[in-house]
Amino acid sequence: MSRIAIIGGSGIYDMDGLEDPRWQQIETPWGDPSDKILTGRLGQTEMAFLPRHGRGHIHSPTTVPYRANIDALKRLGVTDVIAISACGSFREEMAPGDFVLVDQFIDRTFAREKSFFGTGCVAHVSVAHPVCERLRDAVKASASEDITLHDGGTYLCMEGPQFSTAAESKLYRDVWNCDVIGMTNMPEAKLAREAELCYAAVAMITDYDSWHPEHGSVDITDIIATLQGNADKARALVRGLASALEGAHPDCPRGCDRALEHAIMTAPDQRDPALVAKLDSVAGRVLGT
Ligand SMILES: CSC[C@H]1O[C@H](OP(=O)(O)O)[C@H](O)[C@@H]1O
Ligand SMILES: Nc1ncnc2[nH]cnc12
Repeated sequence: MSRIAIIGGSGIYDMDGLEDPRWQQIETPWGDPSDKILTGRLGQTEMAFLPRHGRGHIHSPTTVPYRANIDALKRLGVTDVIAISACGSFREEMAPGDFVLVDQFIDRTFAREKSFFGTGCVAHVSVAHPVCERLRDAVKASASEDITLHDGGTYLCMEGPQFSTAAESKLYRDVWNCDVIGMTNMPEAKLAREAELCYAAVAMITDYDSWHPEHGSVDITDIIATLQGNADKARALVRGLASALEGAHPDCPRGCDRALEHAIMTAPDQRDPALVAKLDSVAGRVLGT
């Protein structure tokens, strides 16, 4: 069966309307997730909700425990992850209040653990297409008419926590051709792929970053006001998604659920038993643990 996880970004710390709601503390070999995980059902669909920064916004983009979060979701039987995130826009037509269904990333983060694998169990998965097309289609199909949804966009993931300088903003927009900017979808998307989870990213535009001649520079007060305005739309989107993804989980046509099939390079007799043990949930399918 499918189990859908929503990772809620800035401004999204709870999920209403669940049947049998339960906040569960999940232990992982990678430490504690950002918070307890809320599980329950929307209609027939098993759901899990994780506030990325924790309730009360405890974790900065750099200190979000990305590995523990993805491991914990996998441990709960999650099959599909929808990440909802606040983002700045590099495009006039992608206005604050709009949603963007991201399909590519540029990863500019440098102070985060980016893989479950390492010395003693090396793996190389493909992230050429980091977003699951089937999930993107489901989001498109579930978006109500009051959401302006842009289909496709490149998300620049910066380290933060400071916003970009005006020069960086122009570089990302004019030279690198990025569409939106945030601080959290990497390494989250890469780790989801390593854990063989389908992943889709919904960017909620909150500002024009710092390139726009008429909008000045990004301001946190404006961001929070836009986020509050968007929360209902995000909730409606999640309800629609739950019914669109109801039922048995199909084999992923893009192979997200088989990403590790030929990815592990380390010879079985050279693998570090301690690391292999930590990988029980993420890679148990291929490691046979
Ligand atoms: C509140 S502005 C900056 C903050 O918001 C975004 O968080 P998230 O991606 O979790 O919605 C951005 O990445 C920064 O962490
Ligand atoms: N302009 C911006 N840059 C980085 N992260 C953001 N989150 C929301 N707006 C942002």
